[in-house]
Amino acid sequence: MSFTPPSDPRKPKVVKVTQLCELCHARKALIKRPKNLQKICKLCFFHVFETEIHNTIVSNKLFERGEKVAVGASGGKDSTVLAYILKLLNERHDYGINIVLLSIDEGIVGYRDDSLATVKRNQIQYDLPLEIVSYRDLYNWTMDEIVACAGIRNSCTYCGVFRRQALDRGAAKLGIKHVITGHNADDMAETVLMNILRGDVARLEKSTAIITQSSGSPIKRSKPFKYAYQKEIVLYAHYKKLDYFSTECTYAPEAFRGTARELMKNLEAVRPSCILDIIHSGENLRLKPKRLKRAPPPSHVEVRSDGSVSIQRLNGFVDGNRCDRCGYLSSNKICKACMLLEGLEKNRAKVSLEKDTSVEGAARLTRTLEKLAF
Ligand SMILES: Nc1ncnc2c1ncn2[C@@H]1O[C@H](COP(=O)(O)OP(=O)(O)OP(=O)(O)O)[C@@H](O)[C@H]1O
Repeated sequence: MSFTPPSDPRKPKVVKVTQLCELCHARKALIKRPKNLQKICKLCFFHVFETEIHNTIVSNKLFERGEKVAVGASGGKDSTVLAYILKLLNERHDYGINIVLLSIDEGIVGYRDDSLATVKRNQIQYDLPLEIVSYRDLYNWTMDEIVACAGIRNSCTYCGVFRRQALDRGAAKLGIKHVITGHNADDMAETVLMNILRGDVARLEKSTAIITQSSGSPIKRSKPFKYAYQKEIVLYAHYKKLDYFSTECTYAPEAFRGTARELMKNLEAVRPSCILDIIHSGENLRLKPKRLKRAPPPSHVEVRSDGSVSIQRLNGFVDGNRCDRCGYLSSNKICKACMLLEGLEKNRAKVSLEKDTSVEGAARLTRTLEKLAF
């Protein structure tokens, strides 16, 4: 079978169609919907796209009246359209939610600083409050420093772990218990494919959930764009003339995700519905029930003021517990972010040691060794 190379999703394809819109039969069709190849006019496209997002929100009961919701705002196409559309639907359908933009500054010069400038403009355009939390403040490292120290190969691992925690911490700071992100149908189908190809059954089970929440965590996450095609999000942003940042991250995307993405794009070119089909397959997979390990009786249960629970067992830690070092929720004694930070600190010490040795010789090396505490 020969595959057609994928087109660049960031460049919306405007199809010249000379017939009338298949929905209103009144205006000229301007767009061929990537999702179902329907030829429709601009206004009908806005209407169907917004209605589908509204239906996803309502049928999954994503929001409660009076709820404060943080939109993870990166300045990219997905989260910009998400912030715009959520504000619009909140007003149109009276969800009664309070929307805040929450941005994480990972410290990537020439990428995140520019995209944050976009978020700051969006804040004014959409008249929404904005909170920015930085890796520098939380971890005393920027992604640029991490890559300089640990190399580019695992940059997505560091960034993913730190960003997840940073979004939670930012939300907690604002008293918000619901973070929504712009993950779209393409992202979700890619994740399902990746987990199948890696045989990662534990992740496969969770990969199609629209709402996720770690046990014990007061903060839930949801993905209102779960069924929205990336190409349609780009078309929407294009025709609505939204102000978004379209440069890819300076650091290479996770290698295997890149391969899954390429595979998805090739499949989509042959069969556009395959993105939704993969998500539906993931949703309907019935996995063999896990054999539960019998846990020892809890030795101490503490319910905190934020509603989370700490269960300390005699022989270890479980979900709902807190990291011994930073106090963040963790199912291990030390959370993933602190483990990564420990590795980085050791590496930083090694790097500075190597630099010092070559520059100033043995006396400096002895002094540095005395200061090191591994
Ligand atoms: N620095 C950040 N600050 C806040 N939220 C973020 C940040 N990076 C990513 N997110 C959230 O996670 C979602 C998925 O992020 P991902 O890195 O996959 O980017 P993306 O698919 O290019 O999305 P976008 O177009 O919104 O940048 C984003 O839509 C956004 O909601």
